[in-house]
Amino acid sequence: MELPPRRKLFDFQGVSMTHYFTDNWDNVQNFQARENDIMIATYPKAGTTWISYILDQLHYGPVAPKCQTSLVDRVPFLEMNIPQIPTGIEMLDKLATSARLIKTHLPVQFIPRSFWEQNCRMVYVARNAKDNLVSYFNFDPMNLAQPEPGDWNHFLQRFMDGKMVFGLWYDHVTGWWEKKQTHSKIHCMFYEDMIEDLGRELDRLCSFLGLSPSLEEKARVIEKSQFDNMKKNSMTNHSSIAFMDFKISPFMRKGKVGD
Ligand SMILES: Nc1ncnc2c1ncn2[C@@H]1O[C@H](COP(=O)(O)OS(=O)(=O)O)[C@@H](OP(=O)(O)O)[C@H]1O
Repeated sequence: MELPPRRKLFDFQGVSMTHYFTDNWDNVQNFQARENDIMIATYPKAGTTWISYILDQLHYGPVAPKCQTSLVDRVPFLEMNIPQIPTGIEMLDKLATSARLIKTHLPVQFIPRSFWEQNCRMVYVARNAKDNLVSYFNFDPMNLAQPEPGDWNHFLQRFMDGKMVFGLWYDHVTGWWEKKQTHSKIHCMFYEDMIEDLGRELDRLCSFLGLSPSLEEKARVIEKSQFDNMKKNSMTNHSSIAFMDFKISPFMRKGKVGD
């Protein structure tokens, strides 16, 4: 797949963005969420794919035929608008299910109004800034839809200045955290907690979602969501994404704390 030259960052309502995530803005803002939709919100590289797969399994169960399709199709990326592939909105419109899992990296102030009006559940995952930065630094060279990454020193400075797609890590995390204080339908999770004890975090998540899976079901979700298993699984390792160059780096890179 041939993409145009890498996009440049620009200031979009006070947040650094690229046009791949803003060109469909009116459709994104007018998106009609449904009451049972679940939003998965993260700063990029905080554990989106991991929590998406966990929710996907809890949501659709082990035998759903949909599980033969890629996770990126089952959990559409709301604001995505990359040439030659369907937009996130188009993918969402095609989903047969009535309760959708919806991925976003939008800062909280950009979330379309209908999600609040419908009182949708939202799961926000945050990751320690240093690991988030390292993961982002390794991701941008292999993701041809991202801006030119530059060297480490340049990237680090950009990260600290918030000159990253989806803006400053600190603003993103604190924005969602503050919203959670007054909004009971937001569940905040931390990547490090998931690494420490995924069973405990799964219990908390299920309690938020009002789900009570059996012990066997929980064990199955935990097993399938292990880093090595997701890396091997072509439905979860993003190997089908045409604008990612796996010769540069795998999407499922290390999955560690303190890298
Ligand atoms: N199961 C599991 N366990 C532990 N870690 C995992 C898992 N799945 C994904 N990852 C790691 O999450 C990082 C990718 O983050 P995202 O999925 O948020 O990326 S993206 O924003 O959707 O592009 C990326 O982190 P790094 O390895 O540090 O780069 C992935 O390896």
